[in-house]
Formats: sequence, structure tokens, C-alpha cells
Amino acid sequence: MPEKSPSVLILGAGAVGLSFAAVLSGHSEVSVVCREKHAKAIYEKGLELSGIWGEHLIREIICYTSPDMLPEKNYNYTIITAKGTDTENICNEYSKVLRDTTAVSFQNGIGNEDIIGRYSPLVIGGTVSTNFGFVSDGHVIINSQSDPVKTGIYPDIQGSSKETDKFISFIALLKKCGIEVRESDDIRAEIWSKSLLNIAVNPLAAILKAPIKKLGDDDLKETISGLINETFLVAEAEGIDLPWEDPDSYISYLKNYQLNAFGDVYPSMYYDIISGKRTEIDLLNGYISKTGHKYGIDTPYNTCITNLMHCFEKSRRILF
Ligand SMILES: NC(=O)C1=CN([C@@H]2O[C@H](COP(=O)(O)OP(=O)(O)OC[C@H]3O[C@@H](n4cnc5c(N)ncnc54)[C@H](OP(=O)(O)O)[C@@H]3O)[C@@H](O)[C@H]2O)C=CC1
Ligand SMILES: CC(C)(CO)C(=O)C(=O)O
Repeated sequence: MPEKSPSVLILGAGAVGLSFAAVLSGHSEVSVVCREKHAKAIYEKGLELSGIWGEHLIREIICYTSPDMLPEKNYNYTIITAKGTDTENICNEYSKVLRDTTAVSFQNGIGNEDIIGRYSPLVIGGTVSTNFGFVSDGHVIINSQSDPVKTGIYPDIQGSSKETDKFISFIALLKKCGIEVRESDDIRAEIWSKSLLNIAVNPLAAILKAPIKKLGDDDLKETISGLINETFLVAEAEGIDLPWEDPDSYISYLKNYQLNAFGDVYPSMYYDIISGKRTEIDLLNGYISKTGHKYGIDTPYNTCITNLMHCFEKSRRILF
């Protein structure tokens, strides 16, 4: 089979990674590193995608389940879609590939790009405000979306012209594949902006076992306001230029737009908790708590919810 250009490798392909694999395969040669159950299903019946990005059945996805299976080859782009808790580990495992590629993070949380930057010469940060899930092994579903994908050279756009060309080609590839995307010259601010949603919604939905729209309840108003106020203070101390004037402006956007856009779906942290996995709390609320401490900013709401999530992670069997 003739190779399609460019070549894309997706590391840690689950709900997000397999969905991108399906759409990118239209205009690139896609390989994924995924778990055995997905590789088996994909080889048996193809990769299936359902939902708002269309219905697809793709047969030409190449699956690997360990580093020793990978061919000696330079991939144009390596997209990391493992959970943030696995970033360091997967970068270590695939460090050989990351040395000669443009690495892209399509993950939640703050800090992934800094880790990836230790392994790869060029890092593109990304935010994905879309809800992905599984129908079955090797069959992903895209449920809803609030914003386009946003990407930018990390930490900022000051790259060489060669680096900028690679970034522009990546954006062009996403667009060609029908993915709605915006380029950003301040991807750090985009990552923090996207994290506001995850900080407000993910742990509360996981604890309450509730869909995202439930977070609009008046009973949760004070807690969400506390989480977001603290995040704005820490963002300011970190020199992050958030696009909302103040916490209340963001909370209005959350209530009036984002909660409705996701409505009945559950965030990724809910699925982590019900399947007994570690959550990304330390890259979200935990990050705010830790960084606040560095600047002498009190973060009681974020610290409390981080501790609660750690308890849930440890004692899931008792609590659920
Ligand atoms: N799901 C969603 O709606 C959204 C998710 N995100 C973010 O995107 C990222 C990915 O999320 P999502 O796709 O839901 O997560 P998933 O858990 O579905 O996918 C990650 C996959 O990577 C696998 N993996 C981890 N390490 C390795 C490894 N070393 N080798 C092979 N496979 C590995 C995991 O396996 P295992 O579980 O066995 O470790 C899992 O199957 C997260 O940061 C998430 O917060 C962002 C927007 C929306
Ligand atoms: C945008 C949202 C809430 C989509 O599900 C998400 O980022 C997550 O589930 O972690």
C-alpha cells in the first residue's frame, strides 16, 4: 500500500486519540499506540467512529501496543492523547520517536507540554473542548463540542521559520480533515482558559456522578465561584492573560454557554473514577493549589476538592 503523507503517530490512543486517528486518516498515514483490546478490535473489524464528527469505518489504521513493535521511522507529527498522569511515562517509553518529530499535546491539564518539551525539539500545545467516549473497544463516539480545537507553538509562537512552517502544515492538515481549529499565539493562555472548565466541572461531576448540566445547580454556585476565583488569582500570579475580565465573566460564560453545550454528557474524570483509574486532578485543581502555595495565595476550594478526589481514587470501592 503506498504511504500517505504526512505520517502521524498517536501515543496513548483512547477516546480522544482514536477519534483523531479516524478523522486524520483521511489525509495522512496514521499509526496509533493503544491498548491490546482496541488493537484487536481494530484489526478484526476496523476503527469505528460515530457521532457529531460523522460516521466512519477505517481499516487502514496501524496499531502498536509497545515501543519494540514500532518501525525505525521518523513521524512528521506525534500526537499525545494519553491522560496527563501518563505523559511522563509514555514520553519515556517512546523517547526515541519523540527525538525526531513535532510533538502535539491534545490533553487536559496544565504541565503536559513542559514534560513533552524535555523529549521533543518542537511542541505544539492544544486544547480540545469536545466530549468523546466509547461505544465498545475500537468504536469511539463524539457526543458534543463547545469550541474548536485550539493549537499553538508551546510556550509561544517565537519559533524559527522552519518550526512555524511545521505548525502551519499541522493546522492545514487538521482543516483538510474537517476539524474545526483555531491557531493561537498564546497557547499557554488557551490551556489555562480550557482548564477553567475542567477545574469547575470535572471533579464535581465525578463526585456527584452527575452530567455536566447538573453543575448549574444553585447549591454549587459558591463552590464553583471559589474554584474559579482562586484560579484567576493564581493565573494572574503566573502572568497568564485570561480572555475574561474577571471570574464572574467566566462563570457567566460557563453557565450560559458551556454547561448547555455539554448538557447530558459526563466529563472524562467521571469515567476515570467509575473505572477505578487515577484522575488528572493534580494537573487541574491540584496544580492551582500547589502553585497558589508557591505565591502565598490561599486556595481552600481547590485544595479541598483535590484532597477529596485523592480519597475517591483510593477508596472508590467503598464510596461507589
Ligand atoms: N474524553 C473526553 O471527552 C476528553 C478528554 N480530554 C483529555 O484528553 C486526554 C485523553 O483522554 P481520553 O482519550 O478520554 O483518555 P483514555 O483513557 O480514553 O485514553 C488514553 C489511552 O491511553 C492508554 N495508554 C496510557 N499509557 C499508555 C502506554 N504507555 N501505552 C499504550 N497505551 C497507553 C490508556 O490505557 P489505560 O487506560 O489502560 O492506561 C488509554 O486507553 C486526557 O488528558 C483528557 O483529559 C480532553 C477533552 C475531552
Ligand atoms: C470538555 C470536556 C468537559 C468534555 O467532556 C472535557 O474536557 C473532559 O471531559 O475532560
